Amino acid sequence: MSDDALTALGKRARDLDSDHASTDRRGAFVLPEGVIYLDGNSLGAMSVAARDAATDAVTRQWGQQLIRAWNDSAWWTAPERVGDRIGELVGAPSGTVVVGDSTTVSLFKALHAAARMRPDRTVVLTDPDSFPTDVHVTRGVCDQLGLSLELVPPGDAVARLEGSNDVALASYSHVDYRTGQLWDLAAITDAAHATGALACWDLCHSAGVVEVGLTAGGADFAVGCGYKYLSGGPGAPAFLFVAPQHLRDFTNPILGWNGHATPFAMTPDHVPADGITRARVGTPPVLGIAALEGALTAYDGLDVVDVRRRSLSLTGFFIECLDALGVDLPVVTPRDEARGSQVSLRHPDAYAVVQALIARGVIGDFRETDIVRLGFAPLYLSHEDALAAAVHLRDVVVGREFEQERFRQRATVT
Ligand SMILES: Cc1ncc(COP(=O)(O)O)c(C=O)c1O
Ligand SMILES: Nc1c(O)cccc1C(=O)C[C@H](N)C(=O)O
Repeated sequence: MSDDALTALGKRARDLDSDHASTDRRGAFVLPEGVIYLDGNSLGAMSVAARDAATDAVTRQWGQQLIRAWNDSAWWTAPERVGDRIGELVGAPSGTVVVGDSTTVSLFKALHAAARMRPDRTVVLTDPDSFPTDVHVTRGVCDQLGLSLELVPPGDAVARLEGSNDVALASYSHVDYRTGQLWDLAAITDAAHATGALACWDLCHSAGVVEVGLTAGGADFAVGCGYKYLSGGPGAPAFLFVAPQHLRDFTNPILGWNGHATPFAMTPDHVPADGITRARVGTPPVLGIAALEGALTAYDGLDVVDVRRRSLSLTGFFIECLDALGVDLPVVTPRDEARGSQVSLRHPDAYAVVQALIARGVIGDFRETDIVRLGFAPLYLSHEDALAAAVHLRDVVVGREFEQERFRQRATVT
């Protein structure tokens, strides 16, 4: 590429950054110098507010208020309060979202409760290429309840559902963790409902970056991570959504005292609490919830519609840069708007390519078997970052820098 063409791309990047200035929250985050962080879809970056909220929860609330903090700092009601804030980001009404357990446990609760709402049905559908925990949990629930697990890709789900009468539940990821493909939540949910089935959605890769529209799409249940785009920190609690019409019949498969109507009555019988509180189990991870609550303030004053526009612009511009720079790795992520906030590329030496990028300060990740996965967390990445990352990727590929990394032993966590 000529110097002039690169200069033109640089100008376009600055123009796009100025068009999207209203959604720039870079100043709210702490990122190391010299790093372009393209892994916010695995572990979101730390914000000043998350750090301060965690510090306050430890030093003042725990340190000084001690046990009084359950009331004085509203620890007890934090799962529902923070759930409501996430609900605003994913289009769910107040009182339908709770935070607390991991995504895996939340998914178990949702699927188990949902399957039991369709006792006359025998089949649960999920995507064979889902993030593995989703397949494992779905299989486990089917085994426990005597149901059949059918592995049907999301692209075939509507056809499988049409005219059927055996499906209890369709459980899918909104955005594919590997390819970044965005699936049509409303279309699959509608197809499930048309046959009397329910629909559960994993929003790990869409919450905070896509207009999820749980109510608008008619979703029955949903779960999602707190530590990816929402930037709640490592191991941040997940969230669980139960649509209002299902709250009354929602039977938590883990009957704990936090989901009890009167937990401090200390009675041995289990009376489920009203509303989403019945989806709680045990003592919530207060410090993690505090960090997550702080992190969510990055969305204050923002509309997810605008965040989504910025995300599409960033990923679209990155692909445009790859094309212009002649980086000819196949782009696995849809080029149209049916994508989340990542760009995944194929390379036979994908692991080595990612290591070579990391050596240059561009942090992405590798996914089996041959995927270079680059996440664009819109709140703290710019179009200038996207261009710089594309130039680094070109240099790694054209300069065959990955060859030096080829024999590197794989890290435990990739
Ligand atoms: C789609 C999806 N579901 C679930 C998880 C993880 O669940 P957990 O938070 O329980 O580790 C991930 C990532 O780890 C994911 O990408
Ligand atoms: N949860 C993770 C972890 O504890 C360690 C490393 C990575 C993760 C992830 O979240 C991976 C992520 N779900 C993915 O999409 O690949």
